Amino acid sequence: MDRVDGVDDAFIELDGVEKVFEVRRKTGFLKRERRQVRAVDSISFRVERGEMVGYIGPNGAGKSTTIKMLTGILTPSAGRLRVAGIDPSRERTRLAHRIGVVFGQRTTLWWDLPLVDSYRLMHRMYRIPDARYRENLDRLVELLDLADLLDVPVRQLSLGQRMRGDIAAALLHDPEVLYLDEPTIGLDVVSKARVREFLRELNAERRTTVLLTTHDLQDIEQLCKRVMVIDHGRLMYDGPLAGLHEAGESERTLVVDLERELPPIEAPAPARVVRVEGPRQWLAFPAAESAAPLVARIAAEYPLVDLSVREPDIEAVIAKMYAEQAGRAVS
Ligand SMILES: Nc1ncnc2c1ncn2[C@@H]1O[C@H](COP(=O)(O)OP(=O)(O)OP(=O)(O)O)[C@@H](O)[C@H]1O
Repeated sequence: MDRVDGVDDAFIELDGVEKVFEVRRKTGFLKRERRQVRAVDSISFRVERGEMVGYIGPNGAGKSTTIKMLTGILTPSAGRLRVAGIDPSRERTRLAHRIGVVFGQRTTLWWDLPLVDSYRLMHRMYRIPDARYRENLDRLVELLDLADLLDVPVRQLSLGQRMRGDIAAALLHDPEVLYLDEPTIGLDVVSKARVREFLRELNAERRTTVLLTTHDLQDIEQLCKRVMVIDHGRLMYDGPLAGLHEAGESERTLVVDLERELPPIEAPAPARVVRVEGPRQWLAFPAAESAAPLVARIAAEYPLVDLSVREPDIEAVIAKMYAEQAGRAVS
């Protein structure tokens, strides 16, 4: 049953969604082999209105294919998919008025025209009422700091400026959901911070639902409470960012400064010394366990000067998850 808009808060719903591509490969002179690529393999999830969710995975995992199905560009081979109660591939045009899409690697702006002309064209294309268009444009120009760029042809904009221009273009028609595919790719630190800050404000003020695909895990750490990890077309993890550490069975590090150089500290397993540099030693221990007993023991048995605990970095956790998944796939 389709949900009535506004009654249920599930904004994006996927139920056993699959996408299989038929590919033909040349295997010899006049010989072709047909092969099926299962780009998305029975994926189910729900995203509530106003959520900001990270959708991550290695190259070729199926992220873009999912986004293309959510916009209606591709039709699922099986399963059920709804965005705002609409079946995207059946009613792509109707849905287009309710979604915004930004592809970091491509622009939707007209290359040779001044930025503002692209916006004027979108005003017409989306039939945005004049007052709403002006109000939205003013707000986006202010928030994304575009005032000095409006008359500049898009081809002359820097990557960061162009990205801000693209984000404004995707939001002029007030979409309820925004799909972002690598929005910070190639941007410098300042531009990244600006884009992230804007997305945070947009989500807080307008309750815009955001699905964010990125290889930059700092985007996820700074913006998303929830993250979904996809690999080989399958959903491997769906939950809070913090939970990824447990799923990846990651480790924290205890950095210990001793009074002098000593042999590696004898720590109770599974804690162990992973590095020694002069009087400083690094011990790895499971992230899910408290550091207190280990700290107490070292303090009692060794001449301790200082210590600190380092959280696992998310890159390491995810790299480990992918590696484990790949290991299972071959075994
Ligand atoms: N039109 C297509 N025809 C055939 N195979 C395709 C097509 N589009 C994607 N694929 C295949 O489907 C799989 C998933 O691709 P997809 O582009 O969704 O991955 P991705 O997670 O977005 O990767 P990336 O991070 O590299 O963009 C890959 O094996 C890819 O080669």
